Amino acid sequence: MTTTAAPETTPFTDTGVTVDDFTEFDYVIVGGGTAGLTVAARLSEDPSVTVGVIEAGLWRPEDPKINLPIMIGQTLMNPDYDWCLQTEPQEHSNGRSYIWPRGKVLGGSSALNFLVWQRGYSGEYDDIGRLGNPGWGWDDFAGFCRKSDTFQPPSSELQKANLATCDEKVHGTDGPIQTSFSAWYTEAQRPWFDALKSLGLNNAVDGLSGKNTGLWASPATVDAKKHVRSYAANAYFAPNKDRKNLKVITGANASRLEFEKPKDGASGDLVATGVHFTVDGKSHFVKARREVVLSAGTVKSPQLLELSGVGRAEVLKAAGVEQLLELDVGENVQEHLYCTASFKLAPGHITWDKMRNDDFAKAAMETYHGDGEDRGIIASAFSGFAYVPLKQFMSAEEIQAIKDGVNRVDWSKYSKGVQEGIKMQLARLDDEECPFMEYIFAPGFFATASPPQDGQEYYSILSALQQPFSRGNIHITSSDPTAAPRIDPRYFSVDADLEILSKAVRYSSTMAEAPSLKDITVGRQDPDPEKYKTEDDFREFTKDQAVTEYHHIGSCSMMPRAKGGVVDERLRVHGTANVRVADASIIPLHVSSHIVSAVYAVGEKAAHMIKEDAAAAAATGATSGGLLSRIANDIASKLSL
Ligand SMILES: Cc1cc2nc3c(=O)[nH]c(=O)nc-3n(C[C@H](O)[C@H](O)[C@H](O)COP(=O)(O)OP(=O)(O)OC[C@H]3O[C@@H](n4cnc5c(N)ncnc54)[C@H](O)[C@@H]3O)c2cc1C
Repeated sequence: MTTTAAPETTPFTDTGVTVDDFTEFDYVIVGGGTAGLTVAARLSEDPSVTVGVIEAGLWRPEDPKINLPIMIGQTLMNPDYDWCLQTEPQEHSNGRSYIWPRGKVLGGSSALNFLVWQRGYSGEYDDIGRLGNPGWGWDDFAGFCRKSDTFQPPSSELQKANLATCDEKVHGTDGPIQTSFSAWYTEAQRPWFDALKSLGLNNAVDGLSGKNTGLWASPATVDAKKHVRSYAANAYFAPNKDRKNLKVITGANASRLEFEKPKDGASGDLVATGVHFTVDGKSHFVKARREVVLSAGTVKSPQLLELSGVGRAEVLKAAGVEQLLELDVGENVQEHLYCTASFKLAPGHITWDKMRNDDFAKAAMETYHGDGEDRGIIASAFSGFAYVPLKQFMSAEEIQAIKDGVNRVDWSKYSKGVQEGIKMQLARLDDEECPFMEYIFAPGFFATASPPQDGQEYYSILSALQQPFSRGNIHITSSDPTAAPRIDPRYFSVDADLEILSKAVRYSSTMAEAPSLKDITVGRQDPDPEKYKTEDDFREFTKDQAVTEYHHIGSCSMMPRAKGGVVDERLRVHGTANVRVADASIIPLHVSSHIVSAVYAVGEKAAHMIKEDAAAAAATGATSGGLLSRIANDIASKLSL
């Protein structure tokens, strides 16, 4: 019986695993995405343990929409690849419902993402540690991040011409994910960098060093030798697919965890015995001898916990699910939002817009598939970035008004962890090394407000809010696992977020008017200069045009239970003996970065801790309760002790 009977419109490959082979493992991982495949690959390095992964999507190793760098964005809102989620209408964003793409394919969102490879500011990770998570400061994080990648350094000519500078020792040398600098640059990007320099920004030598303020060219998750996307499925899964102790079942939907219910009146941690899942509408159960690891992402990991009876009483009651454990599941959701200004370029520049021309696109494809070393525009990725503190585009009085506004919010309604996080964010306003805003230089038209004009080349400047104060939530509304949860990020519910983002968008025009960039800019298309002039106009534009940067975090926050945390610093769900969460949902406070590197690091660290705990359990024997004794017994039985 195969597991991949879903209607297919794009190529996929069967992993060869059937429900009959998928009955019992030491570790059951829910979600074969970014973190899930990382955990699976690392745990299955030990041939004495067995690992089973449940993935709802299919494996698409030969799919150009995933593999070709230029194809970013082509898979979004296509159900062959994407869960196609949407938020509730957002009260503070003119009632708009935002799309929330999330990967539904082997490799998860790493198969859909825009390839940007960054890390953020060191102080942000130290704050995550200070929230009550020892072992999660910058030094720990950077170590696990290096473990996940192999950096392919750029040539010196490329570095010189495009400011693609780097400090090689910051990067990994033998991790599965391949990272490199873009293979192609528009000539319009260097003038943008020059404009930023004229506005007082410095060139950061390596934005991945933990100091990311300034302008810099960013690496991407592109394998410079094969010229394709490097992501969880081809880096962590494909090389290990023949391991006898690793089985990945695709086209399989996990519906809930099964817990041994505590005996009447007894206290103690809940023990998960396995996971219920469906394939082609039929129900199955897989037993977990040691642990269940939830890696279903920021939307689906909290959904699965709630469907299993772990969450807030009022949420579970309303959804008709019996509560087993009270936890702040689905709260503290944070997200980067971005908003785009587009500018018409003077004739003579080549950008991604040229790909709309059939002849150009055909020739570009021939270059990509040809024998030459240069793969051209098809192998290119976003590369121009700037991270700036608020003072770059706001006065001291305006920054004080932001602080006052945030302090006026009644934070007492939120958990202690959220309150602490907000204080940390406010302190960051006085840290000149901590960026609040990201600017991305897109080599082409990237706006949402109006369509591009035929034959016109553009550049776009994306302003992305990096330290959002608004907190949202994700909760089930029904006990049906096929029903999407209710996603309410509560965008701009703290007005400071709107104030900051709208002022940042306005500042894009200051960049376009600065030396060098001015010489090649014909004019702004969006926001329409005739319509959007005042600060209030820009606030309206931002409410109407902001979109997700796809960096949702926080719904299973890693913090002590008393602070509203869902998992502890070893990623164990509070109150359970053998359930961990390892994915973007555990990140409790946002970082100024694209976050896939952080998620791989979460996966790497999770696997490391699981191995450590198993070894400790084996060493202490079967005397301790819960998880430790289960693991020790299991190891002992394998060794025939
Ligand atoms: C469109 C897009 C662009 C992005 N661009 C960038 C970028 O350029 N750079 C960057 O750093 N970050 C980017 N990100 C963010 C980054 O890719 C994600 O944060 C990260 O990949 C999330 O990893 P994860 O392990 O938490 O979840 P995912 O990688 O999404 O994995 C979750 C997996 O669980 C599976 N799953 C969920 N529920 C079930 C279930 N019930 N049963 C079975 N399987 C299930 C899913 O199908 C999926 O494969 C982007 C994200 C998106 C969506």
